[in-house]
Amino acid sequence: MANANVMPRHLPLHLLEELTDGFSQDQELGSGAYGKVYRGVYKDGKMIAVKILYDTPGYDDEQFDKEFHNLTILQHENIVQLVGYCHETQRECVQYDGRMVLADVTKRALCLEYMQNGSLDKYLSDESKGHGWNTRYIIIKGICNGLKYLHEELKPPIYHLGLKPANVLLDENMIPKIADFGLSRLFGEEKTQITNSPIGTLGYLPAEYINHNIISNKLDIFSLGVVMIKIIAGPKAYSRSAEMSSEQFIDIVHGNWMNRLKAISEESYFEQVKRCIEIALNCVETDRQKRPTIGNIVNTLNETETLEHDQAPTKGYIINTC
Ligand SMILES: Nc1ncnc2c1ncn2[C@@H]1O[C@H](COP(=O)(O)OP(=O)(O)OP(=O)(O)O)[C@@H](O)[C@H]1O
Repeated sequence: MANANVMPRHLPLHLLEELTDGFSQDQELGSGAYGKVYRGVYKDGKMIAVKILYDTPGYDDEQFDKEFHNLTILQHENIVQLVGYCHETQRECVQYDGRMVLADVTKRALCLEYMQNGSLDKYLSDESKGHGWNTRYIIIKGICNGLKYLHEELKPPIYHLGLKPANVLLDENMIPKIADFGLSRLFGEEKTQITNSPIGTLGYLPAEYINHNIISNKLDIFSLGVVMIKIIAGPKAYSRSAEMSSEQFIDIVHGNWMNRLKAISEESYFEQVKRCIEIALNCVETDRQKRPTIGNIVNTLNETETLEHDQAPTKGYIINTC
């Protein structure tokens, strides 16, 4: 369910310290380029994720404000929700040039809804093992719906620019939410831009960015394609796909899924699997004009759901988590 207009609250540092047991190692959930993430637990058992941003030169207040602002306007069931923030400056005794001095230290934190199952990168596996097709499809569809909201439902749109499995979080029902908007940008009229500031993670970035620093909505679509390929066929699948023709890749991956689905009498998903592999490969086309828009992708996915119902009307659409 979408979190309708939840305004993030200011949470004082002393409260965040209390919730995270003094930012203890036991409560650490992970760390990224911009900060460390801790589990915060309220007395009633309710949990939040507290991302303490590093005090990095260059990560100034303007950037904090931008990320904060971008996060506050986002309200969608497939986008991680900002529930609170902290921005406090205090005098602390720090070492400087071999001496102890008093300095102003600013603590900045973004507090997010807690995502029980952590990030998607932990769950990637090839066709033969791990989560079944239904769960993988639910994850793909959720990411696509989240991206459609960012690109086509927001005015002006937001481009994420850092989409990868580590930035997709999963709730207790494996529903995905896109996270980490530190690199994201609001795009006005000019929807394609040349940038000088580095973005993204190699392996998820298209050639037009690597060679010419071009950013557009099609950068996110490329990253989405890589993420989809990895969801469907495992963490090494994108490099596998680059070593063969699209037809060969589709044949192999689809063939493996058909074997797995046949064994559990779920032949009705054959076509949906094939269409998802095709979409993913379209997204990673070198020529960005050939990549679909997120609106096209969601429409195609919706069609595959009708297909599946037509083929197996009595089966329904069951979400399993195996
Ligand atoms: N809301 C959340 N709920 C639960 N776990 C979270 C949440 N946010 C982040 N995490 C955990 O903390 C880890 C670090 O997150 P973070 O967003 O700081 O970095 P990243 O996305 O892994 O890397 P980078 O910022 O460099 O792209 C995640 O991989 C995830 O395991």
